[in-house]
Formats: sequence, C-alpha cells, structure tokens
Amino acid sequence: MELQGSVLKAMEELFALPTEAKQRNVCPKPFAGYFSHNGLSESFGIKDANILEKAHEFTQQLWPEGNKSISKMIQLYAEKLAELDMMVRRLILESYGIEYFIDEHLNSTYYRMRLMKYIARPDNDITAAVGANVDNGANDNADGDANVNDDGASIGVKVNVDVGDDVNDNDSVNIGVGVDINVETNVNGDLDAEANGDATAWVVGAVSGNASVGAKEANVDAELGLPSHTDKSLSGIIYQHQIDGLEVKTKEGKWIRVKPAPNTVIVIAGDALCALMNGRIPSPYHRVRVTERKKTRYAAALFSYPKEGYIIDSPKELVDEKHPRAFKPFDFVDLFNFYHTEAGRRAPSTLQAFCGVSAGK
Ligand SMILES: O=C(O)CCC(=O)C(=O)O
Ligand SMILES: [Fe+2]
Repeated sequence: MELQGSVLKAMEELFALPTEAKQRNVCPKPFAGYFSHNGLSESFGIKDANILEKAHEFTQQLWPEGNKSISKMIQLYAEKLAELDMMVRRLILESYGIEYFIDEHLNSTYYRMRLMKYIARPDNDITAAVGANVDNGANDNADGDANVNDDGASIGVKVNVDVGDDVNDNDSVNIGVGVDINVETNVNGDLDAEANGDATAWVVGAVSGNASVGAKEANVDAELGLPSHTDKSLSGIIYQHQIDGLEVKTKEGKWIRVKPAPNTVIVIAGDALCALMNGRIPSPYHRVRVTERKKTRYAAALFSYPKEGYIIDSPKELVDEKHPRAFKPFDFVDLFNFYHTEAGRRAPSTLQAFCGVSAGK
C-alpha cells in the first residue's frame, strides 16, 4: 500500500507535465505510448516497466536526465504486479492440468504498464437523446475512438447549449457525440440503439447542454472515460485508486461496477489469453465511467503480452469434442496489427474476425 501511495504521487507529477513533454512518451507501436481520449482520459505506456533500465528510459523521455526515483518506483511496482500476474497465469494453467506448459508460457511473454488519469466531468448536467441508425457492426476499442462514421453508422444530433454563468471565460465549448455499440449478434439493418447498444455524448467545458434528435431515446453517458473494449493482451492487473469507474460486462450483458478496495487489484483476461485457452477464458468487455463529480481518477495497470514471433496455439489438452478448436494459431503481432486496420476496428470481435475457426479464413 505504501508503494501504491508513492506510485499515485508519481502519477500526479507525471500528468502535471506540459503536454509537449507527455507526448514525448512514444513507442513504435500505435497507441503504445502517451495518448488522450476525448479530453476525458490520458495515459502513459511503459514497455518492460518491470526492468529498471526500461523504466528509466521512460522517465528520460519526459526529463532530459530522467527521474531516478520515479523510474525505481515504477520498476518496483511493475515487479510486484508481475509476480502476482505470473502466479495467476500459473494457477490458470494448473487448473487445466497443463503444468508442463507453464514455463514455456511464462517465458513467452513481456509486460507493458499503463498509467491512467481520468478527469472529472464538468459539474453540470447535460441531457441528451440520440437516435442512432446503424447498418454495420461497430467495434469499440481501447484506443479511444468510437468511429461513428467509419463504422457506417449514421447519427444525427442537434445540440442546444445553454452556457450558464459559471462558464467563466471559457467561451470555447467543445461538444462531441459518439456511439458505442456492442454488436454481439449479427445485426443487419437498423439497430435499435436503446436495446442493443449505448450511445454516448460527452461535453467538454463547463456547459449545460441539451442534445436531442431522432425518435429513440438512448442511454446517454457523459462520463465515458474509456469506451467499451476487450483487452488484446493475455492478462491485465488493474489498480484503481479510490475513485471507482471500471465496469465489466457479464456474459448476460449486464454491466457491473468494480468498486476499488484498499490493497486490491483486478485481474482481467485479454483476447490473447482467450485464444490461447481455446475460448475457455473469455475476455470480457469493459469500460471506464467516472461518475463522481469533481474527482480525478488515477489507475495503473500492468498488461502481459506474447512476445513477437511466438505462435499462440491452444495446447491440445484444451481441445476435445466438447471444445473444438476455436482459433487458428497466430503471431500476436499480426493480431495487434489487424486490430489497427479498418476491418479490425469494424469487426464485432477482432479476435473472431482475425483467427476464429468459424470465420472460415
Ligand atoms: O482504468 C481502468 O480501470 C481500465 C483501463 C483499461 O481498461 C485499459 O487500459 O485497457
Ligand atoms: Fe482494458
């Protein structure tokens, strides 16, 4: 807990840096470094954060000399989370009776840490009704954009903004409307946004707004800090500091809120683990909604990924008559690259579209 307190302090210092400095946290891979989402969340990415030299390379991206104490703290924290993560993955493989595979599996992975800040939403209400007419499967993703137009969704929105006294001198009001729709069955034609998805609207700036259009009232959400997505990783260990926001979708399609508790972390399975385990461990949809007003939420997560060149292929013990092979063997790099293509983004399930046996590819 003491270490978590120090990590929180470090996060406050890191996020307080000027934007130009934060943007120097780059990585050759898309969205693997610093990025911000709709002005509601921002995050840093640190590859191999559990290795001191690598953690120090991260602080050197931000300060010319780096920051030795922050590097050390990040490394220590990543190391602790990695220990826990390896224990979890070991238990999973043991519980399926594939102990022989543990060493090979653990040696085929690396870590990436993400430090996240979600800003408090404005202290004003907005009410919005949005009619969405979607003729295509829309896929949402962790990388920030619910691509309304790209997904072939058509949406019309009329926004009436009522700028109140408390706007101060912020006269530039920024309004965005997005659609976040989980299509889990094959939907052709009109999609009833109310029944099948979430339409989201966000307003940045101190305004009271009223957006309305279309016949259907949708579930409008002004607090979506991170749209619904599945992680592409094997596993993720998430620590949310005091302010809750993480929501996970159950198999029944119900969103449950995961409350933060002291000294508690959340383990979440990603697509790579789902594929490796022949679908036995599904990767759940999750999202972040910060509903507490005027609160800033900090979270830190350590994700494990398969190393480049390692072929993910379900061990034969996980394949039988009751569980036919669900995914074709693949290199994680190719899944990751596919995820960042138009087709990958549009697919209701990136994993299924990329290597699902039923995808017929
Ligand atoms: O902030 C959180 O609790 C979760 C973040 C998340 O889902 C992600 O980075 O993939
Ligand atoms: Fe996630």
